[in-house]
Amino acid sequence: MTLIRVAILTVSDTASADRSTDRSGPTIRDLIAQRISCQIPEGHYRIVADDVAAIQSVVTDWTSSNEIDWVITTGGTGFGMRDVTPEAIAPLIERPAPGLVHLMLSASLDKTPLAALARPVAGTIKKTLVTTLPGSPKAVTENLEALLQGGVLEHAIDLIKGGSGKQVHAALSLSSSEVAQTPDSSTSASTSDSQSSHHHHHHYHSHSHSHTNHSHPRPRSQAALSHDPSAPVPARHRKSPFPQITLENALQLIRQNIQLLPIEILSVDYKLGGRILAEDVYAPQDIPIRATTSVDGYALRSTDPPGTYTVLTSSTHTPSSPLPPGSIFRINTGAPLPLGTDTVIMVEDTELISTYKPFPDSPPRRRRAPGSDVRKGDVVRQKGELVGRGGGDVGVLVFVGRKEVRVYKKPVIALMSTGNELVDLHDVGVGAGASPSKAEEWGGIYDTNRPSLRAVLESLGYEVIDLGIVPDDITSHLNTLTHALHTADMVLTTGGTSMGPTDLLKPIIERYLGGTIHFGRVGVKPGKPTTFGVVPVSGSLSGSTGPDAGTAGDAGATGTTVTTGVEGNASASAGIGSETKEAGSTIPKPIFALPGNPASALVMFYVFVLPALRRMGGFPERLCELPRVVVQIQNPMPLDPRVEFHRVIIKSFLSTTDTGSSMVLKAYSTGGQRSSRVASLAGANGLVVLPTLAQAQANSEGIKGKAGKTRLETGEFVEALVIGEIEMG
Ligand SMILES: Nc1nc2c(c(=O)[nH]1)N[C@H]1C(S)=C(S)[C@@H](COP(=O)(O)OP(=O)(O)OC[C@H]3O[C@@H](n4cnc5c(N)ncnc54)[C@H](O)[C@@H]3O)O[C@H]1N2
Ligand code: MOO
Repeated sequence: MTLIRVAILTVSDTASADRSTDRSGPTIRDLIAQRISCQIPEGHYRIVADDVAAIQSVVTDWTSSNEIDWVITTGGTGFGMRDVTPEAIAPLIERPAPGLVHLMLSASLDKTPLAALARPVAGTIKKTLVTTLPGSPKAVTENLEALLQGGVLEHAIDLIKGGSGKQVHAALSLSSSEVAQTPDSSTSASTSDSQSSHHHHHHYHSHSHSHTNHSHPRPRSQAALSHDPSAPVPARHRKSPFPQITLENALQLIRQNIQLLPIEILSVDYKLGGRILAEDVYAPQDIPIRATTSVDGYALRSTDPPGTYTVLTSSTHTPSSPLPPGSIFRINTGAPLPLGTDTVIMVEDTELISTYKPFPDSPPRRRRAPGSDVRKGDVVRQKGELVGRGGGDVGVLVFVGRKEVRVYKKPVIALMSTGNELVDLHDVGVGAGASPSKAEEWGGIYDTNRPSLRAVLESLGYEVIDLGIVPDDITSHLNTLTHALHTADMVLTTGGTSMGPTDLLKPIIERYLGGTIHFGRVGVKPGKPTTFGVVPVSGSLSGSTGPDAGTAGDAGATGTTVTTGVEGNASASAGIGSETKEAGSTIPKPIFALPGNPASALVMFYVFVLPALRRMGGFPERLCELPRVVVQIQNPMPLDPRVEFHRVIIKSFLSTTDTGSSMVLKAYSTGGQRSSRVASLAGANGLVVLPTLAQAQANSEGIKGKAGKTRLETGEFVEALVIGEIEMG
């Protein structure tokens, strides 16, 4: 789908008097930016009062320009006497779209009967679609979600622009068959037959970087729920009801179902690194504000001839009064020039008599003119940009005098390991009884995932609520997960994702927490049973960082107990947290249930969880997934039916040939790649993305000696995700 050009019109007497009260306009802007490929051209987000003429003037202007595909209005559609948006828009509409009105109304009526009082209109004016949304941000979200689901909106705009709709139909029908039947990796985006533009080698990549033109995977049907864990073991499914989807579809489902967190205001200091700006930052004044010297020396007038001068200093002269003729003023780098002076002579040029001979018309020298570093009103950093950890970004905000800045909230993660066999390394041999440690009884499975995931999360600046090890029973899982969902923005678990009777994560998310599992199996290695779901939770997002947020090991003590469905209710409950529920105010919170094998858990963190965290924290699309580079492998790497992430150490070498020098990134395998071998990640700074057997064989078809390819050979070029700093070779 090509870029959709959107215009947003907020209709409100209050917001037109004070822009800062407009919350619906920004809600629309943020939601569409997350959900579709769109652009709001300059000047196409406006606010007008509840006035028919004012609304008509803006909408007519936008719809006659041929520059806008979709006009979204918010406000003025209710029963109030000032509500006139339908009266303004309806006469302009050339082709009404009652189906869209029905879609919006039914979405709202699902939430409240009061929606019956909404009076939306929709339709086309010339080649522009116009929809009128209600005024409250909550209702705006419901209505927009309805319009954006299932490709309805894209299809409408494609047709208005003269398309046949084929592309959208194709994408939609492909996706539904894919989700229903899902052959392994068969629809994964392009296998590589392309040439890298930077490296003149054939290289493999198993992922398309353009996020356009993909199929739209959808959650699988609720008819095929995961097994009922309260039923007897022999009754469990013998085949996973979760289709194995492709890596690319899994990433797309995450993109579609992860919501941006709210904005908060933070003090500008060293802790800001890693945040995304939620505003443009302007310089409030010139810097330097007055002319200053860029050297240590003496300030004088550029018309002063060489000669002998009296040296004045701050103890003998006030710089705010004009410097008397025949004198110069001692000044240090960065200090403002005293009144009447415009140039500076360096101390090295003055002994007894200066060698410096200024001409009467010589330009001012060694002087930082006002505004020569930053001009008042310059945008020094823009909304959506990362405040990097390198120091320069925090530096520039402080330099221009910004004390506080609006940034997106950084998600707080509740982390837990699951499994009766696990023991916390530090509990071994301590505590009550201290007799044979659990580790010895159970063959010594130390809980590796929690410390390793916590290490990477905290090194990236995320706050972690460590909920410890959760035993394999439904009540413990429910209590801890409920607590986690209430206190954090994202829940991250490991273990219990596959087909064993104690693999509880999927059934608990679906059957007890009323969540939707967007995927439960992916064609990747390691990490096949990786699960991503969303659970509706009542309450506010910002609660997660408050003083009540859980701390290490408090799950058992303070975890909220759930009363719904603990007995094994076979139908999904309607979400959790009803005790604090305001009607309809639920937040969809993501859960990633990673496989228990330690290498699988960590690799899946980099591939799926980190991009989701970045998305929640406002990272721009292009920065959410880890960067990829092309590497030359230094060991043969066997291929698998799934896309495999082979752990490597990437080193950079200078390679000199007849035609010049260039840098080559070489990738060295870390050895055995079994999912349980976390050592495969020790020292690793990259994950080589190996194509599937089928992709590699299709690529090598017809190439002599390459038929039936089952591994990549030393010297071949392939893409790798960068997970750590690249070493110099
Ligand atoms: N019948 C099938 N069995 C399995 C399948 C399958 O498709 N059908 N998939 C396999 C794959 S692939 C993976 S990966 C694992 C995933 O297993 P679970 O997520 O259910 O994890 P567990 O069974 O709880 O544990 C697996 C393994 O990892 C150890 N483990 C778990 N947590 C930790 C931890 N925090 N620290 C260290 N080690 C941990 C655990 O003791 C097990 O050895 O399933 C396959 N099975
Ligand atoms: O997919 Mo599992 O992580 O290979 O062992």
